[in-house]
Amino acid sequence: MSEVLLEARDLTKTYGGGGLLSRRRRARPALDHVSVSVSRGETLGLVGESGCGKSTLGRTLLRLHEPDSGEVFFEGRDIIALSAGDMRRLRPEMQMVFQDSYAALNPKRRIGALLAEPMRVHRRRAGAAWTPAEIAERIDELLDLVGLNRTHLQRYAHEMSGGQRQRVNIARALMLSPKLIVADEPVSALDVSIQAQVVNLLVDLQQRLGLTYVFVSHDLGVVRQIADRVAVMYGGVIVELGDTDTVLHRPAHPYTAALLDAVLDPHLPFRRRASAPPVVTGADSDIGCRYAGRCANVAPLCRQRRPELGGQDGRMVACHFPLA
Ligand SMILES: Nc1ncnc2c1ncn2[C@@H]1O[C@H](COP(=O)(O)OP(=O)(O)OP(=O)(O)O)[C@@H](O)[C@H]1O
Repeated sequence: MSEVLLEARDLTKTYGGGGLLSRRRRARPALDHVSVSVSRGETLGLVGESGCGKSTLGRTLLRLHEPDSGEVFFEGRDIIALSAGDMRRLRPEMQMVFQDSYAALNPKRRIGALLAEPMRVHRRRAGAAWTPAEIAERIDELLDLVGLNRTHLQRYAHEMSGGQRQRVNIARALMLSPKLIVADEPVSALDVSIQAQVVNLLVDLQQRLGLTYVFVSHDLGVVRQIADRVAVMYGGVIVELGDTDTVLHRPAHPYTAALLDAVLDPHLPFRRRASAPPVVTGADSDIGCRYAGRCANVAPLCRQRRPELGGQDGRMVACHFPLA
């Protein structure tokens, strides 16, 4: 049985506050009682159409967003309950890589300075004794690991390609030897040929460094390549969870099946089809299954009672009438 590194329990997040005002206005939570765990060394893919809550979950797992309620255990400690100081000390262990490689890098600083920054900032905060030589050595190591060379250190972000910038972002995220990386659409903004290189790099880094990934993506093709397990999200909840091959070859939730049907051409990025899902028969339900209004298999029970995520052997589905 593999060891759990990260476990989220019953996370709820409503933007604009989960308080009285938003309840009166019936603000829909971006996360609605989400529970999920990630084992050490595995990659969990988070998929679903735009607005389903993938990024919110990814950020809340790192406590970059505060949940309204719920817990996130990292190596057994609930990070939501940590003081700001304890959270800062833990921060190096859990890092994020964003979609927009350019926005994540200060355009006025050279790549060398940007790579040194995480170690310098951490040294200031923690009083750890890293000398400039140690920082330079670590930068050298990271350049080798991500496939960049010394000449890149003198450049600015705008002098690099999107793929090179994303390699810089990955190197920055790795400077302090994290255990967990949440990657939010890390290859979505890149050309398809470069996407494959960066995905291969992430896989290679995972094997060498024993990293654990939460990988957020619209693109089922990319998720198929990298994820051991996949969580399918719809309307702020996980509707299906299981190992990637099983979920993508034998979907149990009608929404997962619809997502897969939408990707008719394996070369077509999923996000271009996600805004036009194949089954749309009504609005999301507030009482029963959220997907009832769009589901081809809807039955009266689906409009009366919300299905819980449940199952066996790690295969979970939130549907009264699963397909598999
Ligand atoms: N900062 C914010 N303020 C208010 N609402 C937000 C904010 N961020 C996200 N939301 C809302 O929360 C819901 C979930 O958004 P989230 O970005 O987590 O979804 P997503 O699946 O990652 O979508 P995308 O792929 O488009 O980023 C959406 O309804 C979105 O409009």
